[in-house]
Amino acid sequence: MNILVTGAGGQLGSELQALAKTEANLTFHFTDYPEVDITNADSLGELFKATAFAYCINCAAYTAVDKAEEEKEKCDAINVTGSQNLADLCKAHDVVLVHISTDFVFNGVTHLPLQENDLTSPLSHYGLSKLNGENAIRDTWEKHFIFRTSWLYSSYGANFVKTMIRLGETKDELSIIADQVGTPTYARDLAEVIVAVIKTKNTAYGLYHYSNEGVASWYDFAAAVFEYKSLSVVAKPIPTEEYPTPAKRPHFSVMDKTKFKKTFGIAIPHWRTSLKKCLEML
Ligand SMILES: NC(=O)C1=CN([C@@H]2O[C@H](COP(=O)(O)OP(=O)(O)OC[C@H]3O[C@@H](n4cnc5c(N)ncnc54)[C@H](OP(=O)(O)O)[C@@H]3O)[C@@H](O)[C@H]2O)C=CC1
Ligand SMILES: Cc1cn([C@H]2C[C@H](O)[C@@H](COP(=O)(O)OP(=O)(O)O[C@H]3O[C@@H](C)C(=O)[C@@H](O)[C@H]3O)O2)c(=O)[nH]c1=O
Repeated sequence: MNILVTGAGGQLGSELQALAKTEANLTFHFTDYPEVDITNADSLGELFKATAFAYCINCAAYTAVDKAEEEKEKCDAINVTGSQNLADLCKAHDVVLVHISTDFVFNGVTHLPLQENDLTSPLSHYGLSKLNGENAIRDTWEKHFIFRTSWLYSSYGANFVKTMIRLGETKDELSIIADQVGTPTYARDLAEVIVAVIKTKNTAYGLYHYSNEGVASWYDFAAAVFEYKSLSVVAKPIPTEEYPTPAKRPHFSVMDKTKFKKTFGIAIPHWRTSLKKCLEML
């Protein structure tokens, strides 16, 4: 079974590449920018013509949340037009599209875990572009899985965990926002979910919330990294106002994963368990 992976050099794509080594029955075609650019419909079209893919896993995205506020066109080209291009080609060639979205589609004013059909109202341009990307796929091609996930980290690429380790090794004290609450997710766990769904040829297409289990603030997350890495840096909890950023982020974006668990029957690890696993890989 041929599987196209776009944006394969990012965190999630790299985890899929690592997993692929143990999946002899799946033929992955890993691609990344600039060789395969999801904003270029013509060259993508050639790729889809050359190989009969059963699945396309779109790991390509614009993920620089703050920079997106000033690079709106670039962000939209990748997160909206790129998603539309893939949906069009998947429809034309009958390919199942697996796409990833974000907790940042929500504004975070609630304190109840967010369900798939809860109202979306992004606070940032990145969040808006990801929502528009979801809608483009949903409106174009029925055979899709969209997994909304949150706070991804991995031993590959750049992420909050690696930033905390780097800063924690050089600073005595770090101020970390404690009033933004969500759930960290190990990209390896999400990669395993995607492979499991593909291997079982599951056809329960649609939108699913998937993160690790549990709840954390960025402060809790950083404090856990410092504890597990035995770093002596002091984490100081601060309110959002004391760490101004160009993009607004939701105060609460914990997602309800009931639909995912009922549909796929896949157990979800707690974020602390997965964080320890990832730190062992680093
Ligand atoms: N990171 C996070 O915390 C979260 C991420 N998500 C979503 O999960 C998915 C995977 O995220 P993650 O692995 O962290 O993302 P990364 O930013 O690590 O990787 C994105 C990849 O896409 C590539 N890319 C950028 N532009 C294009 C393009 N035009 N054509 C093809 N590839 C391109 C990047 O290449 P290059 O490096 O050269 O730009 C990079 O390899 C994304 O959809 C993201 O929105 C959801 C929630 C949380
Ligand atoms: C570095 C640093 C960050 N922070 C805060 C800022 C921010 O609110 C929070 C996380 O910062 P980051 O910029 O690392 O992470 P951020 O880019 O906001 O992470 C988001 O990325 C996108 C792609 C998603 O889809 C989201 O799910 C989420 O993972 O931590 C501190 O409070 N202190 C610090 O020293």
